[in-house]
Amino acid sequence: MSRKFIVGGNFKLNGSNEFLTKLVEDLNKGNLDSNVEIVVSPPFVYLDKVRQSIRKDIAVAGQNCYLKSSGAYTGEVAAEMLKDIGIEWVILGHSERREIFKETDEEIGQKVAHALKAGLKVIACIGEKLDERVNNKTNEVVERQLKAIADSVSDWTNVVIAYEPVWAIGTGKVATPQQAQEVHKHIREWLHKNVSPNVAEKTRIMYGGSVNGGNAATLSKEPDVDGFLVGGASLKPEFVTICNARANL
Ligand SMILES: O=C(CO)COP(=O)(O)O
Repeated sequence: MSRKFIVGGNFKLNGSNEFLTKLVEDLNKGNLDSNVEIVVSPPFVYLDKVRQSIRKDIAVAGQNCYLKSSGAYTGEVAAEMLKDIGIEWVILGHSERREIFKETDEEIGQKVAHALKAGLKVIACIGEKLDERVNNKTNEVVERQLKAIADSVSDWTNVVIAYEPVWAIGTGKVATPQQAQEVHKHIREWLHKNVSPNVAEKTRIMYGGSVNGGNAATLSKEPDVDGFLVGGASLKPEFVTICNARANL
């Protein structure tokens, strides 16, 4: 069975009114492969503006949300609020949330459960750090993170996994197609064994970490690479090239 290719642009803490107006204008004019699902994720304060102005075949994602619906949680945003303003997706468990903001596997699991319950689709991120890879811990780390997510999911329809090796994020050091394929295959096998063959077959696994217009096409040829989660290059015109990595336009 074929899984629909999906490309996400994670803008992280970047952008301004002026910058995002131009970026949206360019994407709206872009010649994008209609067989690819595209999701862009600006910072919270620009979500509504981007949602209102971007073409309707591009979806919009929050970069995070909290595990409660409302209450005394200063500075947080609820999944229900994202839904309320027409946002369809949320990215959860990004390594920057894990490392800088100390989010734990357990908390990420709770966020995934809450976001799905609120009706959002979730891009759930996992990935090992450099020392973990060097010490042959990649599979162990990815399995641990995946288990915390899987324990929170009963229906996988609205879940996409993003494999983002931390050593490849923002470093210019992209995983080789073989390295990406090896871990993606392992993730799929884990899902097969621990969730179900059907979920393993259907769940899309995106790769993230220094994807750019030059390396996307080769990575996209790997059988278990079902898309990309793009950071830096999603702020540049080459994002269109990445979205079209599998297309013959
Ligand atoms: O973290 C990423 C996407 O979520 C990847 O970032 P870069 O593409 O900038 O390496």
